[in-house]
Amino acid sequence: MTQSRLPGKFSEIGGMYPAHLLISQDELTAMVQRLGKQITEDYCGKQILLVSILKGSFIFCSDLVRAIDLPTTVEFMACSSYGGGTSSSGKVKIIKDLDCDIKDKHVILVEDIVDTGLTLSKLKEVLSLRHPASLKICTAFDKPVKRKVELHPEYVGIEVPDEFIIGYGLDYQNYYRNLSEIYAARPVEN
Ligand SMILES: O=P(O)(O)OC[C@H]1O[C@H](OP(=O)(O)OP(=O)(O)O)[C@H](O)[C@@H]1O
Ligand SMILES: Nc1nc2[nH]cnc2c(=O)[nH]1
Repeated sequence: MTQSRLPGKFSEIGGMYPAHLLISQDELTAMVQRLGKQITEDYCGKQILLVSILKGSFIFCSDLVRAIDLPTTVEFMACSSYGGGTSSSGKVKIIKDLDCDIKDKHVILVEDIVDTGLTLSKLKEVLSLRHPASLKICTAFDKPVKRKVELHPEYVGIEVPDEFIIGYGLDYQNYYRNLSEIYAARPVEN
């Protein structure tokens, strides 16, 4: 089988394909359980609001919320800065804002990945003006080598190398979100 004829959800898209397994399903499960336990301990006795940043975090957030043993609500926001490619445009746009008031709430922003940090630093700035009781960040993956702004998420699942990763909600051109593990996306060699 050549690289360009991979079957089903592993098929080549736009000259890229899931070339190299980086993080297995078992590692993802362990990561989610660890973060859920930590959040449950840190917010003991409180109610929390998870804000899932679409689209990438929808799978992570759906696993994380079930690993948290606290009264928890979930809301959604959508941002865009990548425009379908593998590098940030640097321009963060809020495409969908929250439908609820976050004043006096304990808010945790749930992301799939922090890369340059531009998306989350913009979101933190916007949401802090709404006076939440607290505002923290929980990210499944962190790529600190690509950081362009100072940003230190309070909860980090797994640190990843300088690779464009796909799977478990993360896309290339909106595909590959349905891969159950994390892969490094690489160009197909002819
Ligand atoms: O730290 P940064 O360099 O800002 O990158 C992180 C952002 O990039 C991805 O979103 P993307 O714009 O690809 O949208 P998506 O979640 O809809 O795929 C990811 O979900 C983060 O929101
Ligand atoms: N799919 C995907 N989206 C990103 N957004 C910022 N970094 C990445 C990455 O490595 N993979």
